[in-house]
Amino acid sequence: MMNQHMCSLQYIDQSLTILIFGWPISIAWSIQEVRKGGNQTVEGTQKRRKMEEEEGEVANLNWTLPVPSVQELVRQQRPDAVPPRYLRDDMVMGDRRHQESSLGLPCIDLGKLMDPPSRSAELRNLHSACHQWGLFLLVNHGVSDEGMRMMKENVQGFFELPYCEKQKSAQRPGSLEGYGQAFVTSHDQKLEWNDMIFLRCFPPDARSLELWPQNPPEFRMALEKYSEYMRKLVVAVVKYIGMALGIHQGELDLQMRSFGEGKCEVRMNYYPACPEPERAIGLSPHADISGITLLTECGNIPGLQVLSKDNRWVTVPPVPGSIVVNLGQIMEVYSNGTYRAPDHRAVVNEEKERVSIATFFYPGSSLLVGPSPQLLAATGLPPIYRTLSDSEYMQCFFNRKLDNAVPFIDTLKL
Ligand SMILES: O=C(O)CCC(=O)C(=O)O
Ligand SMILES: [Fe+2]
Repeated sequence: MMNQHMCSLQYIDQSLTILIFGWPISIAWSIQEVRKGGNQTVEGTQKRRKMEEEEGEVANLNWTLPVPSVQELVRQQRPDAVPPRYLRDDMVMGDRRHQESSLGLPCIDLGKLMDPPSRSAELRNLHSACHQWGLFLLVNHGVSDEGMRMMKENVQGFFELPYCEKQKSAQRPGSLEGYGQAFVTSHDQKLEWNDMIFLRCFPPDARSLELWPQNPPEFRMALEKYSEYMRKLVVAVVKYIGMALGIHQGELDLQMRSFGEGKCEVRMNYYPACPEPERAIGLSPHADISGITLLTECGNIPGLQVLSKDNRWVTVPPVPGSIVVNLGQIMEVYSNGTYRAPDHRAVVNEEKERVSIATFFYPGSSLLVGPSPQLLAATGLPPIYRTLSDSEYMQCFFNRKLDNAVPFIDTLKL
């Protein structure tokens, strides 16, 4: 089913702007998804994993080569130049000249969306944000300050732990879940200036609790609460994005319910300070294959950049109290191309490490991945994209041809 060659090609071809991280995870996920009887206890997940190993499925996905932690590299060696394996002069230098300030990036107020007198004006802003950028800052989102603070502190606290402690949550062979780096499939592959811990949160039986850190002691509780807050928030975000698109009643309810029941995966990123930030990349350009991604900055260090419609890299400023909403490709398909799943990337800096939390949401299997029927009926426009089940969507993602630079979403076009 899996093909190593395919993975490495996909990864090293920087001209492809796809979700570098999310797709193999989703493959691993789809295998987990068909497992019956998994439960969320440590024993349950271990048993499930053993079953997978016995059936040989994990071996097929065993394409992640362990690589050194960038944080440890910086901590121990204090390099004054970027080591060759991280040098990305090919992609960074040219692009950096086109970086722009954040002027013009949309900011949406959830409070205004919820309040009938201000709703229609804010829905117009939301429509324009999704159409022009596919990314916006969300303020007044209603997530408790305490929940946000706890999560940020615990994520930062986790990365500050000694390496051997973090290794207790290390990725296991055949899976990207856990502490490590984005997948690496060849020894000469260029690496990103990033360490991460990736954990599945919903549905609850998808959790690999043995990988959930027990240190800091409140980490698990913080993640559990945070993912629950984010899940509630994404349902509201989906509702208003649907309304901005002109969706109503039955289909809107279905869309909201589907996101409420769907997959939620959290990737916590650590980007150490870099001696030559112009020559390395924190996270390569990609568009998320999720439905919606909610991104939280743990400090006020900028690093996220989004590609504008006219191909400029624009820095997304860390605004205290805000959450970045980033549309994934499922939403671009759903909107029949009206809304964008923008390419984005993370750059690094010389002064200070940066920590971010990306939470990916996928609609549940009750909803097909395809253009909205209501939208098609209302506009009278033909569908641009095919309609697929969620598992077919993922199959298309990893089965697509990699011998040309066609973006993944274009392979779904009719
Ligand atoms: O760190 C960031 O700001 C970007 C994270 C991201 O795009 C991802 O994890 O998919
Ligand atoms: Fe992303």
